[in-house]
Amino acid sequence: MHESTRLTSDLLNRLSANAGILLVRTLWEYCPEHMFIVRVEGPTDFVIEAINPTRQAMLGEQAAFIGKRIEEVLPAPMCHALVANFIRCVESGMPIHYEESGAAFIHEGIYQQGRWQTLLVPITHQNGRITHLFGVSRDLAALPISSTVGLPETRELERRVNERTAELMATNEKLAHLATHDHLTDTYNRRYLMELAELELRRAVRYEQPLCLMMLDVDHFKTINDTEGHLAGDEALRIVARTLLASVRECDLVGRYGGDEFLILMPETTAEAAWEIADRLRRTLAQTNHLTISIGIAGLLPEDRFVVDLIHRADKLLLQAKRNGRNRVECAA
Ligand SMILES: Nc1nc2c(ncn2[C@@H]2O[C@H](COP(=O)(O)OP(=O)(O)OP(=O)(O)O)[C@@H](O)[C@H]2O)c(=O)[nH]1
Repeated sequence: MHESTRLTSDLLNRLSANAGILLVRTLWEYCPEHMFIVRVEGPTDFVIEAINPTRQAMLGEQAAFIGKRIEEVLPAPMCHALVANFIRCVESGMPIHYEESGAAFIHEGIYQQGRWQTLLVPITHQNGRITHLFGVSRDLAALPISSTVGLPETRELERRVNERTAELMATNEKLAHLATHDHLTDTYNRRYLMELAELELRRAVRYEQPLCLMMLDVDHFKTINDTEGHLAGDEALRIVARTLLASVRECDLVGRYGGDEFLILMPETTAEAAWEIADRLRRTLAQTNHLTISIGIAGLLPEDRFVVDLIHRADKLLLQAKRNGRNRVECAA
């Protein structure tokens, strides 16, 4: 295998579930190519399940396509060619490439001539059955026409389009960051943390791996606000967040749960290991910033179904740490 291909696949293999999901989501949201997912209902039966924003922008109303069979949305000749490719992909069980041309549906019976180059990848369920096909289509009509490529006005237009695209992507990235992060501490916000945590929990249950949830709260934080002011309180929260982010692994999820409370979800971590990490965190903050924290740690139990199950136990243990004098860690496997 080519060295760079091997390195890339190693890197992809090492991605945690949340990093992998983020990567796929980012590609799905921002990739300028057309993407779609088709559900395999039978040997010749295919239903459109999802269309990415680039394709939505071309097709107009997304809702009109989702849940429809291919033959309901495409004119007959194009539909037959497409379904033949879907069948070829399912039968071979391998990614395939194909080119297609024909009328592309615009809206209400209006079609426009189009030409596409598509990569189709089968998605296999754990039981070995191909349940979906994932397609990435390049609109060949949208590629620069070779005879105009060298013209100065074409180059200027291309430069402006690229500049605008880069600006839009940067804005989208900022918006995505704002929607998923806490504005004060730049850790994950509660909603996004819970979303990622549910995925990690399902992964841990499926692969029977340990998982720990740490809930921590700054001791006497109200006094910092009352004696030094709210800005000093804000800065203390930022210090705690920076220390947490610097102390945990890349695959750990750090988020602000609310006020002066933070959560850390630690995949593939036993309660003993989590206790060590928590106690090191506690000592680091106390020594370097004179801030003390109390921590409750809950380990995954076989009966746990949702992240709140772990949160309830970690919260109780945090309360216990406060009652037992603060600046300490309480843990349950
Ligand atoms: N500066 C600042 N304060 C906040 C923020 N969010 C919540 N708080 C304050 O954080 C304090 C939380 O206090 P508690 O955790 O209830 O109590 P505590 O003083 O930390 O006492 P113990 O937790 O029992 O040790 C409250 O006074 C809130 O007003 C914030 O974003 N910035």
